Amino acid sequence: MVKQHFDIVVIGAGPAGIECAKMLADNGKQVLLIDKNIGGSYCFAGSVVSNLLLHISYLYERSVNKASNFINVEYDKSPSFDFKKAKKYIDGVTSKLVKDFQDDLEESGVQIIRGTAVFEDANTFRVTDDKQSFLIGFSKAVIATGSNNMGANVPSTKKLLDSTNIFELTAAPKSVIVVGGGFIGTEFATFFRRIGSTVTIIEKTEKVLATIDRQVVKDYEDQMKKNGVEIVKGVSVERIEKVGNKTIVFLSNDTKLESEEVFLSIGRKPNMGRLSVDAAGIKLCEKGFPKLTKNLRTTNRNVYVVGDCTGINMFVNWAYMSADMVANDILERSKIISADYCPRILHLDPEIAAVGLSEDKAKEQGIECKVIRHTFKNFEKAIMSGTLKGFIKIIYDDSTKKILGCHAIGSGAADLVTTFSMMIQSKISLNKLEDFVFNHPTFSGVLADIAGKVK
Ligand SMILES: Cc1cc2nc3c(=O)[nH]c(=O)nc-3n(C[C@H](O)[C@H](O)[C@H](O)COP(=O)(O)OP(=O)(O)OC[C@H]3O[C@@H](n4cnc5c(N)ncnc54)[C@H](O)[C@@H]3O)c2cc1C
Ligand SMILES: NC(=O)c1ccc[n+]([C@@H]2O[C@H](COP(=O)([O-])OP(=O)(O)OC[C@H]3O[C@@H](n4cnc5c(N)ncnc54)[C@H](O)[C@@H]3O)[C@@H](O)[C@H]2O)c1
Repeated sequence: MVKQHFDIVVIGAGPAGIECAKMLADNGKQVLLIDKNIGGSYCFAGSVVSNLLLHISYLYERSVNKASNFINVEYDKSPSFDFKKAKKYIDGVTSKLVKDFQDDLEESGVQIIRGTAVFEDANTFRVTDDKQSFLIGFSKAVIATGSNNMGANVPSTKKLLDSTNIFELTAAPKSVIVVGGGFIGTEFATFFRRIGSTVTIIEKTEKVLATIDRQVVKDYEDQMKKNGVEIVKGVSVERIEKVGNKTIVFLSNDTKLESEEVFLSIGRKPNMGRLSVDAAGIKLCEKGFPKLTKNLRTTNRNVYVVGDCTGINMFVNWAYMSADMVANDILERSKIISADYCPRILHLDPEIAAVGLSEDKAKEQGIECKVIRHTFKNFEKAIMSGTLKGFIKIIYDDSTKKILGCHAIGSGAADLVTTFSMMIQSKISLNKLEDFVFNHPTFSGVLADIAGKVK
């Protein structure tokens, strides 16, 4: 028997589920949110953990290398990275974020059940909490169950590291092999290098960071090489074995490598498998992604999907954008936002950011595009900050001057890309750049120089 019925039931309390639940409750709907914890993998194993590790490893490296010429530092013992202290610091930040989420949900009047849900039928969930299992009915449901890593694709007799178990480490490993040169792989390679590990990235394709412009990636690879990180491309990891104290990584070219630890980051897939979606008439495609309409409705018209588990994009900005789209659709206020507008940022050495198409992708799509590549070399803010390396590349339609993409590497890359992201979304063409005034001295001041290059 159904215990209670709600207008809307949202499954999963990461940023996508929380945003959607809040918006709907703020607009008068009776909303139930179900998850074991508030905050999602976002808080406990995703963006928050990864960006905080990058931040503190940056501070660690700078202090160990006595990075400033203006500070005298003397150590009586050689410094080491302390995982326990790092975890304590990160837990502090996470608790604050979770508390803010909880307060916001309470203020909006969203009801919460701490548990997990699976579909019982097309309008009902079976919910299991600490004590019992019961049925909850819904008029509309939103799946916001996030994603998990594809670890099972690489057989291993050794427990591999990933973003969920990183704090089981007690000290920086001497050597780490990072399997997969995507977003997570390059970020954790940066983290391990900064805390003193010898790092090798193994990437099965011929290019790391598949969606980032080729020239930006080349610059990144050159920099990583200088930093002592080896990147092996065009070979995949087939299996991993623990032999005594060693870990052996077997590669597709019949060679093997050895390291103390292995970090696995070979992609993520939507958390749909354990929801019994069949019972609700929700169809998945071959890769396990839900079949969706452009307003993110599933094959069950009363059930929507938001965030990572759409399989369309796996970024925090997409979690919020997709939640906004779905909440508006449920409120009968159509709002379709293109996922192509999501800017991306990677806090690597150096920083990388991008929005829209790369030059290769634009050409693949048969677009007659032009490219402006502008280096930071003679740029005042870069000279003042001592960060002369880096460039920005703008890809635009030759006939309309419509901006197709912007990819940048170096300090300030994210802020520069944000400007172009706003121009793309507002459909402002590149030749309008000369009408804007920029602050001085800032990294975005470089845009004034770029304006002069538009032909
Ligand atoms: C290591 C790492 C670093 C990242 N760094 C960045 C970054 O720098 N920038 C960026 O934009 N993105 C980053 N991401 C991606 C970002 O974290 C995700 O895009 C974001 O968390 C997705 O939010 P979500 O709400 O869709 O899912 P999640 O945050 O994963 O939340 C999903 C929730 O659903 C719950 N759930 C699952 N199944 C059920 C069920 N049956 N019943 C009830 N609840 C359920 C889970 O417990 C979880 O709490 C990173 C991801 C990883 C793994
Ligand atoms: N800064 C950010 O915005 C950020 C940071 C981290 C994660 N994320 C999100 O999380 C998603 C998942 O990240 P990810 O790095 O796991 O996936 P990814 O798709 O970005 O990269 C996975 C890489 O692993 C490679 N690979 C797959 N199997 C392999 C094998 N057997 N051997 C060697 N290489 C192999 C793939 O070719 C690919 O390059 C990203 O796509 C992104 O959306 C975003």
